[in-house]
Amino acid sequence: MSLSNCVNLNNSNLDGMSSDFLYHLNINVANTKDTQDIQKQFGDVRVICMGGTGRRMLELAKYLRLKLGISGEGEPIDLCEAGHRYTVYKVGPVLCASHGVGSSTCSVVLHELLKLVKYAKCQDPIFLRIGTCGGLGVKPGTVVVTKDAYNGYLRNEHEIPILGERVVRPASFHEQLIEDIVKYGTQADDGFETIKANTMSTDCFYEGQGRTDGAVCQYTEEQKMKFLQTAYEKGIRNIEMEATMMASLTLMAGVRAGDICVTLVNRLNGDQVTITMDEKHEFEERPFLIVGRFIKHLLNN
Ligand SMILES: O=P(O)(O)O[C@@H]1C[C@H](O)[C@@H](CO)O1
Ligand SMILES: O=c1cc[nH]c(=O)[nH]1
Repeated sequence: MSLSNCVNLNNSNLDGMSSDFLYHLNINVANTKDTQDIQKQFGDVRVICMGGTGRRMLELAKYLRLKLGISGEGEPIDLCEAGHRYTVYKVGPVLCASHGVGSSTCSVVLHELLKLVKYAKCQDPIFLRIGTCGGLGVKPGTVVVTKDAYNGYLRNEHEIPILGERVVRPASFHEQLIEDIVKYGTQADDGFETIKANTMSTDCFYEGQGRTDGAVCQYTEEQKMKFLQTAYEKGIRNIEMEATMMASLTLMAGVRAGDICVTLVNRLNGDQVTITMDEKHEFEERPFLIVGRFIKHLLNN
């Protein structure tokens, strides 16, 4: 296998480790110098899809199996069930992995998936988040493909404390990849809009996203609206909880990534997510259509 497009992680310590237990995935890389077993199981992976819930990832795995014409009987198997943290399905060259709510749970599985594709010697793997979000001035049900990710300070960067220091990293997604993905939404007649826009990503669903309906709130409705308006003026059209971390970590790891989310609520009209579970289910599948077309094209070329 050519090593030219393998993942080279930005951590020389990994080279000094003879084994690596990907603890939350419950995958043991027993010999990091000879990863034949891992390569056999995961070496063909081209795309890693991630989303908050295990159920959505199961639905996505089933959808992609049909869409990509991949054979398989019964329900896809959760490869990481024994880890009791995340669900991971494999359909042909695609992994579908859950990540929980927010950057902290998402970063844990992302670190381990990045190491997995490195050990498996996957060729130029692409990481895609397929999620839900709040919308900003767009109709609920709109799909937003993220360009630049902004944090809760409305800065286009990811901020993280490391060794007691404030570390700030860039947080943008791969421009050409985003163009490629968004066109599978804009060029189709799906009955909903797909747009490319900036995303605000926060560590808190309530106060962090300027909601007034959390357990505590120390600002007025006017202050909230002013904040949301400022976000809107920065080209932000959706709000979720993983984009800055995902953009910055994948940039550091040198892999291409994208974030494709459907809006559940227009935050300029209110805070509560009031759509029914059936509507939510239908909305959640909208990014599947776009990502499915993108992956099909990728695999056929
Ligand atoms: O992918 P999902 O729908 O889980 O992502 C959004 C952002 C947060 O993780 C969560 C908040 O409800 O939903
Ligand atoms: O408003 C919303 C809806 C979904 N996810 C979020 O993070 N915010």
